[in-house]
Amino acid sequence: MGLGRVETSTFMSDFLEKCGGYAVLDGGFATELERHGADLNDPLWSAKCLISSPHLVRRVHLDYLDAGANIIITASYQATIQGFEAKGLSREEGEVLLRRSVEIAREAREIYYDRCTKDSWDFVEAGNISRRPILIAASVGSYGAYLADGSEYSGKYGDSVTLETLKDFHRSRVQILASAGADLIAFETTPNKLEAQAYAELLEEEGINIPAWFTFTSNDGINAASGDSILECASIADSCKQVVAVGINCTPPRYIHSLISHIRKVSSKPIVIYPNSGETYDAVNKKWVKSSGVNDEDFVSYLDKWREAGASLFGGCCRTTPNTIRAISRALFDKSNTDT
Ligand SMILES: C[S+](C)CC[C@H](N)C(=O)O
Ligand SMILES: N[C@@H](CCS)C(=O)O
Ligand SMILES: [Zn+2]
Repeated sequence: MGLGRVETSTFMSDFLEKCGGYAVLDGGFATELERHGADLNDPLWSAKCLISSPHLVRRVHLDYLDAGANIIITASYQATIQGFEAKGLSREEGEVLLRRSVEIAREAREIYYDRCTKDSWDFVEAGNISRRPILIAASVGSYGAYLADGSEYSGKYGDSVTLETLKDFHRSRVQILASAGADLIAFETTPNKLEAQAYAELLEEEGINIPAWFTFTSNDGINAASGDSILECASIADSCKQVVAVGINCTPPRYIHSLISHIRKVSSKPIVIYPNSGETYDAVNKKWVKSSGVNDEDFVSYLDKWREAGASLFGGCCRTTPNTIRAISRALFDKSNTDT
């Protein structure tokens, strides 16, 4: 935002304090786009809507703000210059779309704040208007997301993909998103430690002046999706001074408690978790297979255990909805009231 380097050491603790100790993230972004009628059977997946239906992108952000989110994540998960070029767009057009993903989220935040000011009420505290703190996190999906074959859940990129490949792949998108007005970068659905190392080095080499979080996927509650130890993955995040939170996303709720406990062993940074519903992704048909998913009530029933294990930022990933986020928000809000 041209305001110079953000003070990362206190960024997240200050934000969490303003939120009342815990923060609520949004839920499945693509899931909610589909609920509004978007067809995401495309190599760009949800990023397709940046081209075809930006109004829906804004609408989904607003749905999650209405549900109580303190952090909304941009539609750039599968938006890459390389992916846009494969669709026939120019590099410049790709850059515009990446920036637009942040602008749309910022517009949604402004609309939400304007509405709240007009309706005022839950924002009036002791005679002062206090606005719910809201951050915009710019999504950077993993290389596996760009491959569009579900390999963000396997992390097996093959021997030809090196640290340098990954750094080169992510470099321009990270630079563009960091200068587009986001508050932080969400490096999400990361399946292996090589990619975490690439992110850490990029943040440093490019002098990225906004903070970041790294979240990993897992298929077993002990390791990242690739089989790399979650301890090693979280240690890489912990060593990077621009990382203000580390955690897990798009992973079944049943694995989350164990993963939080492992992460806590190697990092004292805030832990962020936004699990999926527990269903399985069919990457060939680009559809979720309804099998072992949990409903919103079950999802929220895990919250206490996740808080006890040490997490402080909570949301949902694929197949969770504004109802999930509303339930999380209520559960945290009621809890923090009874705790004090
Ligand atoms: C987080 S997954 C469900 C995203 C979609 C995947 N990268 C694909 O293109 O099939
Ligand atoms: N922010 C992305 C993550 C997909 S795993 C989404 O919610 O669609
Ligand atoms: Zn997901």
